[in-house]
Amino acid sequence: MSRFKGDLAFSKKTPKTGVLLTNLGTPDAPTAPALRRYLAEFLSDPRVVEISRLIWMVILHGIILRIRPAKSAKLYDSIWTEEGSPLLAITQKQRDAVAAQLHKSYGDDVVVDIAMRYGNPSIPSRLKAMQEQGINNIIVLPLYPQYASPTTGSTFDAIAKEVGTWRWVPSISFISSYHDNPLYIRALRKSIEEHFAEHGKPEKLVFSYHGMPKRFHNLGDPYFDFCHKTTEIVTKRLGLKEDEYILTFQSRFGNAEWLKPYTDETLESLAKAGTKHIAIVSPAFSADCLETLEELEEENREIFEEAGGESYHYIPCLNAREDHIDAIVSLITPYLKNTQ
Ligand SMILES: C=CC1=C(C)c2cc3[nH]c(cc4nc(cc5[nH]c(cc1n2)c(C)c5CCC(=O)O)C(CCC(=O)O)=C4C)c(C)c3C=C
Ligand SMILES: [Fe+2]
Ligand SMILES: [Fe+2]
Repeated sequence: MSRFKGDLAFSKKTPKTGVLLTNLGTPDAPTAPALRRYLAEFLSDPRVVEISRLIWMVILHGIILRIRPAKSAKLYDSIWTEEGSPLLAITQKQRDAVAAQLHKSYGDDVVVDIAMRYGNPSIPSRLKAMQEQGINNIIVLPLYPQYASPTTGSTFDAIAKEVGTWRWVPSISFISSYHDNPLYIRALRKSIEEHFAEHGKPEKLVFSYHGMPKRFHNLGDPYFDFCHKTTEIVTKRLGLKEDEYILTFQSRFGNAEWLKPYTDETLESLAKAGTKHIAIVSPAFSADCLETLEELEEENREIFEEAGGESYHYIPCLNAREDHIDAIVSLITPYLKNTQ
């Protein structure tokens, strides 16, 4: 028995390229037991929570996993659809649309699949499925436009851990960040312009990015700078003046300081200062999920309206929009040059 797994039939299979689109993950059901499993895996990742392992495991298993699963299950239940978790259902639609475009040029030589960093379909299971199909060239695109160690960095760890057990390690290309990719920026700009055309230009456009502990930024994580870069390019293309938009960070977790300004506090102070009409967009998410459909659409709307705001519009994520699929395909295409 060897620690490295091999496949004697592998070299006889037709060489193929595999595209693996990944996202964060989601529970299998909006129930407390499913949330406990999902959060246990997610919050045990040292890239996500960077404090002493021993202390954190006591807090996680002794307090958080006893309280948070039931609370989070209720929130997930409020956004769950007939197709299941929105994040997974949208990622499946993105996979189908990307596959349809790539199959036009490459036929069956390219296989497009999805995997989640936590929960299902898992990264090891989808990589093994690629190995069984004889895929010898893998392109991994984590669907986070702005690189962050807890998201994209952690995806790389999971890929490396799985292929680290393979005897024949294939060619692997890993796309680290696309915060300034022209087609991603174009899709974002167009989605905002379409929204303005339908609902009018707001007094303030809020760019709300998922938050991260400030300490990660101080230790060299580029996420904060990448969020600012995306906002700078998009607002320039939209022709917005500095007082017409604001960048904020949402989804705080725990008591430590996170990147600022916080979305909820900003919305409250904007409304209290007399801003009546805002639109909010969340460019760090490539698919609508709990953090947008519940936190932005519901919780933050309530905060703004209770503080005196009158018109609150959430601009959906790029999801399976055609221009977003074009952006994803353009990111993958340079790595397909070895596909025969
Ligand atoms: C504990 C720290 C967390 C860090 C750091 C973090 C970073 C981060 N996350 C995303 C994208 C998503 N996060 C989502 C949910 C979510 N995130 C955290 C915590 C951290 N995220 C928790 C505990 C949860 C679970 C929800 C809850 O229980 O409240 C999701 C949504 C998943 C879904 O199923 O809909 C996404 C997507 C990014 C981009 C990011 C970057 C720094
Ligand atoms: Fe998160
Ligand atoms: Fe949240």
